[in-house]
Amino acid sequence: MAVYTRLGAEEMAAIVEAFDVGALISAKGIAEGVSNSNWLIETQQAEASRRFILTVYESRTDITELPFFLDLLDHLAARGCPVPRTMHDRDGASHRLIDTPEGQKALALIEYLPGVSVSEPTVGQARAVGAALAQIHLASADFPMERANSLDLPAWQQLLGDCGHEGLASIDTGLAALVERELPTLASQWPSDLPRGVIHADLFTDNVLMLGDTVTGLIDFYFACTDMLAYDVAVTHSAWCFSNDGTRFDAALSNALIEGYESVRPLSAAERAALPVLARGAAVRFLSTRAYDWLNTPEDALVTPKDPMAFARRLEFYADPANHGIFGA
Ligand SMILES: Nc1ncnc2c1ncn2[C@@H]1O[C@H](COP(=O)(O)OP(=O)(O)O)[C@@H](O)[C@H]1O
Ligand SMILES: N[C@@H](CCOP(=O)(O)O)C(=O)O
Repeated sequence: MAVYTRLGAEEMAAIVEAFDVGALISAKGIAEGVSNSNWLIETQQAEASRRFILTVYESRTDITELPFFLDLLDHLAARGCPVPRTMHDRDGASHRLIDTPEGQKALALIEYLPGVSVSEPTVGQARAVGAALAQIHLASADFPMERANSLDLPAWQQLLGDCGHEGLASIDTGLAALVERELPTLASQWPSDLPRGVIHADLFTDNVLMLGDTVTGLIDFYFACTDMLAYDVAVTHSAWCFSNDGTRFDAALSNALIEGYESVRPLSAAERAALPVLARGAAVRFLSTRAYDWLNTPEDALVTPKDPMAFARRLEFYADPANHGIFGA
């Protein structure tokens, strides 16, 4: 579940009243998600009923970074990308602060977008997601803010180092050896001269809303940052082109995702050549946070940690030279 902050009816009505979006009709906690607290809000304004997502940011989101994330949504939405707009309050602010028993927290009211997250994507959906990813890469080219990627190669090294040889071995007997082989390879081969821009950096199926083959919403931009655009393609590839547990690669989804991306933004020869190593990096990125959470989440926590081995299997796949041709010549 993901409603960590308790808000009474009066508090909720006062929060909504600070925005010019009509009177509060209902507020329902949203079970999906792990990082922040979310509610589906319904209001009545004149004759119209309206829907929004209220997000209260919990400790994993740094409040000082909210202007980057929220201004980015408005920037992309203004350029026709399928991302939610942020509602600005009566003073024009994109987020507000509230006092809670756990201290001061920030909140934002975001446009509700229709659609559902797919669990078993089709080829048509993979193509559409590739195209939507390229669309945000192009549309953010003139976004004026920058944010460093806080989950870059040094951060993966740190997280996996914190897990320790023993910790990794307790997850799986082969995991420490895999990590000790991959980290130096990535450090020596990680590209530094590819086109950069704003990337989503976490475009998993649960962060894409779809109706049929149409992308109706790209959400959860809270890992967005400035990095190599092709790395975002690799992240999305690792998320969309395998069975959940990482045991089965789907070549048709892979081809469709890359084709969809290139229908909007063709990859350069250098970007294409770098995709195998970028995909290995993407697999290590999710392996590192999952392994860390696996070892450090208390047993009575509200969230169940995600399986690190699902990304260890992807890593083995991407590292195998027999599979480097999946991204084309
Ligand atoms: N703009 C939106 N429109 C519709 N549903 C949304 C929107 N934003 C979030 N949601 C819903 O809330 C859930 C959790 O949001 P998300 O941002 O992924 O949370 P977290 O950062 O905690 O993972 C999503 O799975 C989706 O069901
Ligand atoms: N996509 C990541 C986890 C990040 O969680 P999110 O709910 O904020 O997208 C993973 O699968 O490890």
